[in-house]
Amino acid sequence: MALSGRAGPPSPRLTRRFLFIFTLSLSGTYLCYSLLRGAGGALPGPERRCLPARSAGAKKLLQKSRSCGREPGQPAWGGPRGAGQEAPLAGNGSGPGPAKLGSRRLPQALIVGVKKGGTRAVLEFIRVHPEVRAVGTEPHFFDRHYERGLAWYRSLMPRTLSSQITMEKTPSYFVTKEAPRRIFNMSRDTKLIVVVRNPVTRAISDYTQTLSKKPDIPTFEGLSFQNRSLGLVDTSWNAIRIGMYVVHLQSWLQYFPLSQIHFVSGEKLITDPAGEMGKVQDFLGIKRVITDKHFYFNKTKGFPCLKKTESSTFPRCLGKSKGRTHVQIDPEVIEQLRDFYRPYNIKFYETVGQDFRWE
Ligand SMILES: Nc1ncnc2c1ncn2[C@@H]1O[C@H](COP(=O)(O)OS(=O)(=O)O)[C@@H](OP(=O)(O)O)[C@H]1O
Repeated sequence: MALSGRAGPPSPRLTRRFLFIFTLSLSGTYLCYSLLRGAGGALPGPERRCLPARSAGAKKLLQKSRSCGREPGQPAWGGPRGAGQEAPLAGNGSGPGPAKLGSRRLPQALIVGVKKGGTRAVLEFIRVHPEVRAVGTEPHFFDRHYERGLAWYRSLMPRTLSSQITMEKTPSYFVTKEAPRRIFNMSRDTKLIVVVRNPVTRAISDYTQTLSKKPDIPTFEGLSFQNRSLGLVDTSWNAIRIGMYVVHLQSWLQYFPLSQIHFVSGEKLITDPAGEMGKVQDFLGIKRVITDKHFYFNKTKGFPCLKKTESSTFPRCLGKSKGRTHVQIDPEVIEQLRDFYRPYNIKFYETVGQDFRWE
């Protein structure tokens, strides 16, 4: 009878099928749970806290993640960096301190140049000062991202108390025609810092950096001259053009008085970091807190390093891309470039009232 068959106990075949489906769905649920847990996705609690940045990608993610307590543009220290990314020593504002105190303000002081002059060193040294807070990465607002507006720019800044100075550094500003006017329009009181270095060494440093990213570029000699036997230097090549400091300075002097621009010697920054940083602090109108006691000479690196940073009590040197071994250049080419830069250098010394002794 069909009816009695339905009401009776399930057949062993039906039981096996039920057990099979049940086990399958249980495994599926467990698999989903494990995946979510591994990705740190849906789980509340400690699994979602910040992981150390192990790659450039991870670092970018950390920068964006507000839940990690980092300010925008304040990457964590450590881990390899991708091409073009800089190596801030300390995530100023990223430490366990009162990250939510103060407000984001437009910078009152900028390190505007020059590329390969020692700008990273100045920024990392000055941000040790308790009255200074700085953006770790280069915002490139006044050259590349100006159309994004001041509100966007301000959102990149760390929170500061009213007694603190907000700073950023973007070395390409110095050679950007529109930068002086744009910065003046933001605030005519902006203090400007320019780290300058022997233009020939600077050009070689610049070329060494480019070569490390693009090994197929022509030789330094080939790029430097339009006609080498005639001693005709190619001023359209950026690595050469940037070093004509006095030319670029003219655009800045149309908007800012010389008293509002401070020049740091890139050479002295290496031989006497405390001395150069003392002058920077005076220029910014803050107490000389950063002194000899903050530096030690690291023999392996061959450069002065910080005994401790703003967010760490451990000694820190700048990253591998700072203080590279330069490409060997024919001494005759160096001599030709020295001759080329001499009149520009002399005019520059006269204009700023400082002799940088690049002979
Ligand atoms: N303390 C310390 N440690 C390491 N490096 C130091 C330091 N002080 C100054 N320098 C010099 O800084 C040069 C790099 O300059 P920048 O930071 O301006 O480069 S960049 O434009 O931001 O790429 C870098 O240039 P290279 O030596 O050619 O690599 C250094 O000479």
